[in-house]
Amino acid sequence: MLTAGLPLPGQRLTPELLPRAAARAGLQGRVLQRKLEQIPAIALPALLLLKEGRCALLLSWEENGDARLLLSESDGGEVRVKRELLAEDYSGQSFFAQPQHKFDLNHGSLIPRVSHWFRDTLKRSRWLYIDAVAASLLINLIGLGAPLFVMNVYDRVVPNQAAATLWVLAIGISGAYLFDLLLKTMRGLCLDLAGKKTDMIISATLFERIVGMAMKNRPARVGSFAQNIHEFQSLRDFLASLTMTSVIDLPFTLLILLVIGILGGHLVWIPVVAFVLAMTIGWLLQKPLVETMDRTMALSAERQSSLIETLAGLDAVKVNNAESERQYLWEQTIGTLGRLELRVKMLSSLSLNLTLLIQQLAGVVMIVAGVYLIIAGELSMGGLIACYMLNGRALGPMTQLSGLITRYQQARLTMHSVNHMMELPQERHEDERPLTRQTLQGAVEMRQLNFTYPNQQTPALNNINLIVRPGEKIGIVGRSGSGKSSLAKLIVGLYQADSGSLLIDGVDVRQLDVSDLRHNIGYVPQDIQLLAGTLRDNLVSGARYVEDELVLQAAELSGVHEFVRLHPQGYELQVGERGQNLSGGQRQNVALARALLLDPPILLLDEPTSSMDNTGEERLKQRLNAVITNKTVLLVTHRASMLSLVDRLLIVDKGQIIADGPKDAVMEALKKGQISVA
Ligand SMILES: Nc1ncnc2c1ncn2[C@@H]1O[C@H](COP(=O)(O)OP(=O)(O)OP(=O)(O)O)[C@@H](O)[C@H]1O
Repeated sequence: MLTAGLPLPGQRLTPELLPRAAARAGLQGRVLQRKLEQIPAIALPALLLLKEGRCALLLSWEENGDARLLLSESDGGEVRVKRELLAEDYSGQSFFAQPQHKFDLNHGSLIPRVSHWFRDTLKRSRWLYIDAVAASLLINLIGLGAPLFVMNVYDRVVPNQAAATLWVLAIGISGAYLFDLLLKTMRGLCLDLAGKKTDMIISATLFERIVGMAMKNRPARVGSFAQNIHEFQSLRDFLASLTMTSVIDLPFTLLILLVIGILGGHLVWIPVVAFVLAMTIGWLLQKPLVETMDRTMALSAERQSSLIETLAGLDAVKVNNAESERQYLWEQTIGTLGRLELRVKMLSSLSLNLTLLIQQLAGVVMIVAGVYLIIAGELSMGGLIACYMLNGRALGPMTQLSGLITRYQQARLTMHSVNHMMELPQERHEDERPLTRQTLQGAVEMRQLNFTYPNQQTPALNNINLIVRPGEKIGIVGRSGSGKSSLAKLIVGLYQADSGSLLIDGVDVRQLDVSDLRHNIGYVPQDIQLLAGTLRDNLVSGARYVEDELVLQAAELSGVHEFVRLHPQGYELQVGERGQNLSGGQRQNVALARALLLDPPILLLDEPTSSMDNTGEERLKQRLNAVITNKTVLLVTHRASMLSLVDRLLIVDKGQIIADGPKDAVMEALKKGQISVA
């Protein structure tokens, strides 16, 4: 099974194919060149590749330096071999592997991660940008060729009727233009590549920050958040080739001005004044432009939110007859947005058109002033034409710059929101080294634990003290909104306590790696959200390395197999967005299967049968009974029948545990009215 489908040369597994075969066993690993003495005990077991295509599994080093081995040709027993003897047979290469489930965000990605998203990302493409700047330098130098060519033709070739010189110049300038074409193509390619690279790195980093964010900072409105991510497009545009070209071109304006100064003397003041004038206009129009853009962005986010919420809650909109209400809200938003967008367009085209006008007027002034200089004998005819052409070239980037200002402002606003997203507090902190606990015993303890949801006044959990021993089966009951689900969410690490502590196996949960924690907890949330894809995708989500046999076992236990068995598509059944193609009860079956898949020591079930019928629930209870023997079970439920699974009962009210004890005793006290639920 490990080698099935691999391109095996001569039916033998080669070192190159080892990682691929290992991946099928849920391992990730690499073949490395290592001397025997460079293989530390901590990296064991490792597969040593021996000479003549043989191999041996190095289990450990003995104190005297001997190796404990499993040899490929032996019948499975362990052997001890002296290090020197092993060294003679060892090819120098070993295969080191570790379980794939140690989910490491920075591992195995094709896209590098950066510490400062913008600066470092640009830095990664610096050579591409340097190449583009170098190409720009040459392109701009070639750009000086045309005016100089025309000037020489007017001043030297025409008066002397020097046809030979004309041809030399023409061939020269044509050659330069061909080179120019090559350079421009190269520059475009460099900038496109840099843009693509930047885009990929920022997008990947952004997504990583989003999925890694602490739940406490989850955006209040998904739609506006998604819109902000979408706005990232404008930053991408800003960094895209055309814009960057004009930024690169700008410094060369100085060079062109220098040439105008050399050829036309005081004529250089005309483009200088035009430039200052255009910049002043651009600067004056900035304030209203930024204000309008700011409002436009906020309103686009609002529009997106409204759209997403309406789509997601279409049933509710319809059954409540709220269509016209939503329609009105929508029309109001797009109406205002349309007006604002028009204003942004007007302001930016006003800025562009005024800049163009200044450029054209500068040309006229240049000709008029130039003619006076020619009359005074201070400038040649060719000189004037060259200056006129150079004036156009110098002021060209200025027009682009005015368009750039709009884009820059858009990009700046986007930068601001991307920055905010990049700084979202994360679940994992890079500077913290959490404890690695592959398997937990299942003890849970809460000490004076308090928790309030963000932006809420009343605490969801108030001074909770609880000790759960490994293997205990506890039912948690209480009125709606009493804090039962919140208790579960804290245990699974979705939220952190504001004060007090939560210990798992005697260790503060903040010291444990969240993926280890969740690996050890099978959690069925109250509100089950499946991901679009096949049923199988959902069953093995986050644990794709699990063998089919175990998947089937979990499916049978949870009751998934019961409804899949009869379906023509079987486990390839598409569950639809958020699992909407399945019934509520079926979704619960799927979530339960996923929770049981890795055989975790802790089961945290938040009303796992609330949407099931009595028969389904009864069958599930029987199957669960068989597997929970050694597990710690915390079962939140409103159904009395489910309590047969537990032997201890907690009653939660207003965020506090008001009763805790053996199930029968607590039930009895409840009946007698000794426990009062406010
Ligand atoms: N994401 C949230 N943001 C803000 N407040 C929340 C959030 N989730 C729950 N709450 C509040 O916390 C309190 C406890 O909610 P919790 O979901 O833990 O109750 P519960 O006992 O599980 O209720 P139910 O039996 O209805 O599921 C409630 O007052 C609720 O309004």
